[in-house]
Amino acid sequence: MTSEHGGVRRRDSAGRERNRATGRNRTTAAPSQRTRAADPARLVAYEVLRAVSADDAYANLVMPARIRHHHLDRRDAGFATELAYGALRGQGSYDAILARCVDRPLSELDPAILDALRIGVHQLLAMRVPAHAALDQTVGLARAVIGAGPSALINAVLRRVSAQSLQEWLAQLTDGLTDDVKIASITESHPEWIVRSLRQALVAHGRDAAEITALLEADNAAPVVNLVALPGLGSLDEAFDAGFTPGPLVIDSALSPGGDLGRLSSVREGTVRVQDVGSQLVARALAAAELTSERTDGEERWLDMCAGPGGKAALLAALAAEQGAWILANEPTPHRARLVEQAMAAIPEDAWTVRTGDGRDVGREHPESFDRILVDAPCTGLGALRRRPESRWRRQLSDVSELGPLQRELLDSALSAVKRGGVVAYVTCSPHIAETLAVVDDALRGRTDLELLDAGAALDAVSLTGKLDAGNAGSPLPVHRMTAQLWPHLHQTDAMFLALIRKL
Ligand SMILES: C[S@@+](CC[C@H](N)C(=O)[O-])C[C@H]1O[C@@H](n2cnc3c(N)ncnc32)[C@H](O)[C@@H]1O
Repeated sequence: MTSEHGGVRRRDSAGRERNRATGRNRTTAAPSQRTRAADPARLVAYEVLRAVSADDAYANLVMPARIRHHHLDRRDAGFATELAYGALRGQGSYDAILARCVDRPLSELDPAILDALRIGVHQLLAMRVPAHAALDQTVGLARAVIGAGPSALINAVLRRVSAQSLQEWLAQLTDGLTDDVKIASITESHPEWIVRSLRQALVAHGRDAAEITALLEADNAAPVVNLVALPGLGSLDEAFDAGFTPGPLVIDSALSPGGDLGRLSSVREGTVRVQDVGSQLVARALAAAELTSERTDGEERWLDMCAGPGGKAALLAALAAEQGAWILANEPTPHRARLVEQAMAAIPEDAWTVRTGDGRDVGREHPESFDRILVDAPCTGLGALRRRPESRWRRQLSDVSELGPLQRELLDSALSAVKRGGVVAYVTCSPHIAETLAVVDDALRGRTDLELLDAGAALDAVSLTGKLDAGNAGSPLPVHRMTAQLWPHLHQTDAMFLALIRKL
C-alpha cells in the first residue's frame, strides 16, 4: 500500500477534497495520477463492473481486455476475476446488505459509487482479504477513480458492512420472512423469478424441489474450465503436462487448474477447445444416436441449425469427419457465422460447410435432407448463470415467452429437414420448462410420425461413468421421462436440456 493510502492522510485529504469538490464530487487530481493510486487488480474489477452496469457489457468479454490493458500478472488477474465475478454474482445479497447501511435508496446513489461499494462488500464478506485491506484499498480505489467525497461515504458504509459476517447479515435480512423464494433470493443472490423458475424446473424434470439451494449455490461458484480435444485431431497430452486433469464424465476432456489457456499451443491451434462438458455430452449423444434413415448417397448429412459461435459445431464436425459424414453449420448472424468458420478451421474442409441464414427456412428449402440435426436453440441461458455472472440481473421473465415462438419454429423447421429415420436433438442451456419440455410437447402434439428416444440413456452411452442420472425418469408426465436434464449442482456442467426426436 502506498503512503497516500494511509489512514491519517486519507482522512485529511478526503476532507479537503470534499470541501473543494464541484457538484459531481470529483477529485482535482489529474486522471493519470488518480488511476495510479488504485490497486490495479481492484481497478480492473471496478472497470468491469462499470462496463457491465453502464454499457451493458458482458463481464467475460470485458475482463480479458482490462487485464491485458493493465498488464496484470496471473495472480492479480485471478484476484480481479474473482472480485468482479463474485461481486456480480453476489449483487442481490450485497445490495440487500448495502440498503441497510446507506441512508438513502440505492437507486439514488451514483451508480459508480454503488459498484465500488459492491466490490468492497465482496472483499469484506466473501474473500479472504483482511478487513482493513479490503476497506483501505476500496476507499483508495474510490478516491482515485470517483473522488474524495464519495470515498468518505464509501468508507463509512463499508465500516457498517464490516460489523457483521455474511452469515450474520443474511440471518438478519431474512429474519421474520416466511416465503422460501424470497429467502433464497436474498441468501443465494438470484432474482425471485429465477428462483421460482428453477424450482419449477427441478420438479418438472423429476428432481426434488429441495435441491434448489444446492442449484443456486452451484450458480454462485466459479465454474472449472473444461477442454475438449477434437476427436481425431487434438491431443490433451500438452494440457495434462501443464497440470490439467482428465475430465471424469466424457472422453477427450480435461479440467483446467486455472490460468491463461493461451499458453497451450493446441488451444491456440484450435484442435483443443474450451467447452463445457454438458455441451460435449449432448453433441456426442446426437452423433451416437441410432438412426434408421436410409443413406441415399453413402454419407450421412448432419445439420447444426443454430451454430454460432461454433462450439458444438466444431465437435460435431470433427466427429462427422471421423465417421465420413458431412455437416452444414447454419447461423444467421454474419459475425457469428464467421466465428463458426474460425471454430472449424482445424477440421478438414470437406467435412463441413457454413451457411449464413435463418434456420427457420432450412426445413422448407431442404425437406427430409439430414440424418442428424442439432437445434441448440437461442434461450435465456438460465442454465449457465455461473458462467455469465451478470446475466441473472439482466434477464427478465418476459424473455422466456419472447423466445418461445422462435424456439418452436426452429424445432419445426428441423423436424421438416430431418429424413425419415433421422434424429433431431433439441438442446437448450436453460432448464426452464417453457423453453424445454413445453417446446417439445408442442412439437410432438398431434404427430404420429415422431418418437422420443431415451435421452438419459443416450447421455449415459457417451459418458465415461455410464450412469449420469440425467434422464428425467422422475418427471410427473410420462412423455417427459424420455428427455434429459444436466444440472450444475449434480454434474458440474451447465444445465443443458436434451430431447432426441426421431422421425418415423
Ligand atoms: C445457444 S446459441 C448456439 C450455441 C452454439 N451451438 C455453440 O455450441 O457454440 C444460439 C444461436 O442461435 C442463433 N440464432 C438466433 N436466431 C436464429 C435463427 N432464426 N436461426 C438459426 N439460428 C438462430 C443465435 O445467433 C445463436 O448463435
